[in-house]
Amino acid sequence: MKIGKALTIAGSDSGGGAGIQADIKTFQELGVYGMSAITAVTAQNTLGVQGVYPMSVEAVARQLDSIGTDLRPDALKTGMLFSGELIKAVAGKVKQYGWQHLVVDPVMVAKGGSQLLKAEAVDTMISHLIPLATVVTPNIPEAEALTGIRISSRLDKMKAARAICQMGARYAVIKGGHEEGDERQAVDLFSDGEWYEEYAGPRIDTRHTHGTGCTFSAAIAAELAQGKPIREAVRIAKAYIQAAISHSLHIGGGSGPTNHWAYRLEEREPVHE
Ligand SMILES: Nc1ncnc2c1ncn2[C@@H]1O[C@H](COP(=O)(O)OP(=O)(O)O)[C@@H](O)[C@H]1O
Ligand SMILES: Cc1ncc(COP(=O)(O)O)c(N)n1
Repeated sequence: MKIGKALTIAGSDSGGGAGIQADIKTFQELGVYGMSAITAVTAQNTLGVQGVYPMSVEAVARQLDSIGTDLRPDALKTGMLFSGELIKAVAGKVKQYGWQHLVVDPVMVAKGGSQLLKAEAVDTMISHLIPLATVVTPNIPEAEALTGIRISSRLDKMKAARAICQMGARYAVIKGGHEEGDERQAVDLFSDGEWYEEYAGPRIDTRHTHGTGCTFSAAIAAELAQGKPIREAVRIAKAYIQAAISHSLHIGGGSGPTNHWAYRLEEREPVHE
């Protein structure tokens, strides 16, 4: 049997709920071999981000060379990239090694408000990375920052998705976790820029959502690494994050992490709420 291999290029979360740690856990749970290139180390827990320590361009490039000259990922995702110079380095390596099936999670701000991408780096993300993406997965504030479109309706989400596809991405998913006004459902809008499809699930009333976006994009990458078509990958990722939030972990004093092994438990024996 072919072994699917997935790579995450992202920041480390010492608290284990987001970033590289969330991605590797997700890869493992979904049955692919996980690899990582660390762009920044964060001192972080459920209460917030206490420190951000970016890696040098050289350190990131060398990690990607080590992977590119030996292991060959079947799919990859990016998360926290911190600066324009790191975005350019990552985009250059993706092109150099011809890596396909790139999921770009345009991480900008942590849920507690800490900046994980310099504001001036947004333009570099648009010009250098998004054109290489199979799919871009912004939350609503990130979609607004990328497109300049203020999102307060389904139509606005459609416009933002189209704008991201016009930047050169094959597909966009505008995630609905931050959407105001729908207390019953969390609805993600998927598009290729021309047609649209919604992936909806019951909205769970919890503050323990640390790492939801990282986990969702990692799950898409894991499924792409196993050769799934994009819509199937997004459908599975939505089910995976739904389970992970339904059984999120009440650990630490703040916003707790999602439960990366919940999907596996639900598959074995349905958990009744
Ligand atoms: N309270 C919630 N209940 C159910 N699903 C949620 C909830 N919050 C977020 N999600 C889902 O989690 C995924 C990540 O969304 P979101 O929280 O918007 O991203 P981010 O972590 O990047 O801010 C999406 O699939 C979204 O629909
Ligand atoms: C290192 C790192 N990367 C990303 C996030 C975003 O987390 P979320 O998935 O909750 O938006 C984070 N808090 N820390």
